[in-house]
Amino acid sequence: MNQDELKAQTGQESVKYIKSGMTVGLGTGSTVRYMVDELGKQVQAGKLTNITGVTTSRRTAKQAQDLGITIKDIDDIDHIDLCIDGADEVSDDFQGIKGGGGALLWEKIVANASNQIIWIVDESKLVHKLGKFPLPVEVVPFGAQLVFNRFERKGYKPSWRMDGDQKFLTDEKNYIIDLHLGEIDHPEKLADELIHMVGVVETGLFLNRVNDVIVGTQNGPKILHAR
Ligand SMILES: O=C(CO)[C@H](O)[C@H](O)COP(=O)(O)O
Repeated sequence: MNQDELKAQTGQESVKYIKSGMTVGLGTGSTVRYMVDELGKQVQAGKLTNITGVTTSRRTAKQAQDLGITIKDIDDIDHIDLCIDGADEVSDDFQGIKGGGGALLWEKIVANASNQIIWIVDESKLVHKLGKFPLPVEVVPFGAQLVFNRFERKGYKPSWRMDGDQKFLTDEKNYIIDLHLGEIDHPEKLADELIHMVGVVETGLFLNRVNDVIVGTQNGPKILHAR
C-alpha cells in the first residue's frame, strides 16, 4: 500500500468510533478527507443519524456540508464528544506536531472543547522524538517580521509558510512561521516559551491531548492508546 492508501485506511477506520447522536470535531488534511468522505457516506445511507460536525477549517466545512453533514459553529455547541484529526508527527510518548495544513489554531480550539481525541496517521508519522517536521507557529501579521527575526536569533531556523509568491494566510488571516528545529528535547518548555512571545497566536505543539492514535500500517489499522 502506498501512503495515500494508508491514509484512506486509517481515515475510514476512524469512522467506526463515531456513534449516532454525537457532536464530532472534524479535523483538516488529506487523511481527514477520507474520514469525512466515509462519514458522509454513512450519514447519507442513514447508518449514522443525528450527527453534528464542528470543523477545524473552512476547507473541511465545505467538504462536510457538500456531503450533507450538519455543521454547527463552535460557539453554538457546549461540547464535542469526539474529535478526529490528523497529525504531522506523533512521538513515542504521544506528543504531536500539527498544522502542516495550516489549521492549527482552529484545530487546537476544537481539540480543547473535545471529550475524546483520536489522531489518524499513516505509519510514517510515528517518530521517536518530535522536531523533524517543521513546527508551525501562527503569528499575527502586525510585527510578524520582528517575531521571525527573534526566531532567527534564537537559532530556530524559521521560514515563512508560502502560498505561491504570497505569505500563506490562515482561516484567521494570520501568517505561519515554520521552525526547522531538527529535534525537540523539551516540547513543553518550548511550547511555553513560544506561546508567551508577543505576536504568537498558537503553536503546532499538541501536548498531552490525544487519547488514541489510529495508525495505518501494511498489516491494517493499528490502535495505540495514549491515555
Ligand atoms: O494538522 C493538520 C492540518 O493543519 C493535519 O492534520 C496534518 O497536517 C496532517 O495532514 P495529512 O493528513 O494531510 O498528512
